[in-house]
Amino acid sequence: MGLQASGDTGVIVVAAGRGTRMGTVESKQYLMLDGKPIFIHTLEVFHRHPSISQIVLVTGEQDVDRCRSWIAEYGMTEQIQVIPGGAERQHSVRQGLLTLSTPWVLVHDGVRPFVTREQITACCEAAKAHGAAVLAVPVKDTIKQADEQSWVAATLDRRSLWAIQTPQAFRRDDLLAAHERAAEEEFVGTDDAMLVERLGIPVKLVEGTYDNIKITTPEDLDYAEFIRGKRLRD
Ligand SMILES: Nc1ccn([C@@H]2O[C@H](COP(=O)(O)OP(=O)(O)OP(=O)(O)O)[C@@H](O)[C@H]2O)c(=O)n1
Ligand SMILES: C[C@](O)(CO)[C@H](O)COP(=O)(O)O
Repeated sequence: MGLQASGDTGVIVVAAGRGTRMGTVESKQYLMLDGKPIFIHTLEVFHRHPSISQIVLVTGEQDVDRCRSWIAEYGMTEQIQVIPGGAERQHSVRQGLLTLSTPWVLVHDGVRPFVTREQITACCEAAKAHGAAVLAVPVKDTIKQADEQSWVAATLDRRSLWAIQTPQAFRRDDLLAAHERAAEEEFVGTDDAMLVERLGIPVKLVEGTYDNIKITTPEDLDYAEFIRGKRLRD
């Protein structure tokens, strides 16, 4: 793959967060997993994918240079654009969107390194068939809604509940319109599908796997090492 490669799908890998919930001095996307920064593991999956023709890594302004150096160290220099992000994940995605030029766009968290080639393919195919698609897994726990005093207000029917992951795939024009609408209305969502849903565009769920974790809190690091080890053994 490369910037010049033909292909209609690009990916925005967002990695401009501070990792507050992880609580480490170094932002979590730069922590080492099996000797390699987490975000490099993530980039490598997309870099190897035959359908991905453009990759934009969105990172903190202060981290652009060192990300470029890491990318060079892992042999991906010519293929990946690195740009600064914004204050919220949504703002970082928007910056990525303004840089990507492909008609189909995937958005993926830099801290979800275990996404597979097959999952990326399934998400792209579902988006092209249905207009928009997100990877997700059925919720395994019983989920209750609570009031502000921590009393149970309702027990939700988990047969209709899915935990949403990335990648999420859209027509670039739809996602851009969704971000513009959200900015006008000062709406901030926790994923991109939410913004597209607000335009009335249906979003298809693509069943993924529970190990496509987002590394968020310290215990996720141990689980990530376990998943990595298992992948290497299998
Ligand atoms: N302004 C932001 C905030 C988040 N992200 C990215 O969005 C992904 C998912 O976000 P999350 O796990 O919430 O990361 P952080 O914002 O870094 O974590 P926290 O909320 O704990 O601070 C991460 O890859 C993160 O780097 C981003 O690009 N720009
Ligand atoms: C996009 C996402 O990863 C889907 O699970 C998630 O919503 C990001 O949310 P966070 O609040 O940044 O963890």
